[in-house]
Amino acid sequence: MSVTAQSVWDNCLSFIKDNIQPQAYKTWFEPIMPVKLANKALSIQVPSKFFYEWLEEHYVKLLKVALVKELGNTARLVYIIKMENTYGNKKPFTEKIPSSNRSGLRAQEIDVPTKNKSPELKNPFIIPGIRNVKIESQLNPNYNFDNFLEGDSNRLARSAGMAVANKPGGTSFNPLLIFGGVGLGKTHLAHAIGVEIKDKYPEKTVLYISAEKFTQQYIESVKKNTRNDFIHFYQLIDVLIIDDVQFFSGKSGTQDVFFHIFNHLHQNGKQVILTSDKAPVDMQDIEQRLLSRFKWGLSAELQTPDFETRVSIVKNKLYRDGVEMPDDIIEYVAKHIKSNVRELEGAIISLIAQSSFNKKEVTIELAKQVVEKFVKNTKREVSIDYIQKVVSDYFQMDVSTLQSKTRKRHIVQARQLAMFFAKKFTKASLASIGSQIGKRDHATVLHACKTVDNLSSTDKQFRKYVEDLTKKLSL
Ligand SMILES: Nc1ncnc2c1ncn2[C@@H]1O[C@H](COP(=O)(O)OP(=O)(O)OP(=O)(O)O)[C@@H](O)[C@H]1O
Repeated sequence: MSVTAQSVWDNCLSFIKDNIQPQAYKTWFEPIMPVKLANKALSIQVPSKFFYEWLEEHYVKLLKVALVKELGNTARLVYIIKMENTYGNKKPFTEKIPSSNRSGLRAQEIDVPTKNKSPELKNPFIIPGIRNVKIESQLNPNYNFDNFLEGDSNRLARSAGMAVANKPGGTSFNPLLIFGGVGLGKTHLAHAIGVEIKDKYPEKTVLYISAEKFTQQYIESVKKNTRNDFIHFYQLIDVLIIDDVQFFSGKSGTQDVFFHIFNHLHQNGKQVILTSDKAPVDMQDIEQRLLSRFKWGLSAELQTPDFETRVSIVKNKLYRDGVEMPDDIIEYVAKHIKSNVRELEGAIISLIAQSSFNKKEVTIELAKQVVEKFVKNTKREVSIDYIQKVVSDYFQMDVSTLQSKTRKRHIVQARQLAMFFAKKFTKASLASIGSQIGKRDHATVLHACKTVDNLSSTDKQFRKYVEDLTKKLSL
């Protein structure tokens, strides 16, 4: 029997089918058509660029295994994208893209717009004294200034970022602290600054790292007795970008080591860029000396984008994905999803996905369904401050009373409820919850959570408190 694109693909499909969920198979693999087989290169047609990116992001390993099984180690995969979501008079058109090299399914050396995941930081510690070490910047080139759209909500932060990128360490924005709510582009902007610096000054050592990873590395270095190497490594960097510094809250060892690194970099004219989900004045459990340094440069806020900016963000995303969509639909989505750009993008992706798979045209009806589901499924992120406020209001007391040391029963209960909900609705550690709610330790929080659990099953009135507060906090 001769080997054809169809026969190779059919065999791949039966292997893939056995290895993923039926729904995922239906959604992502049934719509694919094998088109051509030439020199161990299988061309498959996918319905949109988004579809291709999704396959590359989530299924490329599986595709590789399946294809290598069929065609051997030199197997290659080429995507042919058939743009079906075109509107107006435009005819559908196709575009050929080879699978990324990431998969090992090598095709021609063409620049493929793959979503680069930062590779793991390889052995971050080096021996002090050896300077010409190559440090992987961990930057994501997909987050750049070109696709970080400007609006009133981000003008200050974006311009300051540009200024820093033009002259790292040479402006008064040092450190540059970018702060703002969830999903408003802090990480994107921080990467964009780093990417721009790397473009302009390739010889500069730039490092992007999340505060969480920095903390893990630090803990590891203490365990391995390599704290000095850790410090030396960070002192070699020209542009240090630390994402989500609020994570340092309550971690005095990490704060201390960061303080020393910061001072060294700052004194030597190196640039520090930080992001945080809150302004320095609202940061809890960060040492005063560090907070005061955060304020040395510029703290620039990212606010929620206005309607026009949301529309531009969506249009830009669609343009980059090679998808067209009528303006009224874009405006509908931008009007209803306001507070978080990630959610806005999520809704658009979901809309493109729905229309690709079900071969449906994107209509207002479909947009309504997606937005509705999306908004419903998105749990509002609540902060510990907000929980304390809601609980205090409910029991008609001040937050300071709730946090006080008093042992009066109704105040203790309110405090325990606040701790219980902080555990339930936030990702904060027990220690961090304790320190934010009346400076207690983690054991007190654990005890509070157990007490609330016990009382809810034995005390009817108490159960009512829990139910009422759950409703209020889930609204
Ligand atoms: N002005 C903008 N232009 C284009 N895309 C944006 C803009 N702002 C945010 N985004 C996009 O929104 C998504 C969320 O942004 P990002 O991850 O940077 O937010 P964040 O503030 O770091 O969120 P978190 O608080 O969860 O860490 C990203 O895909 C980003 O590209």
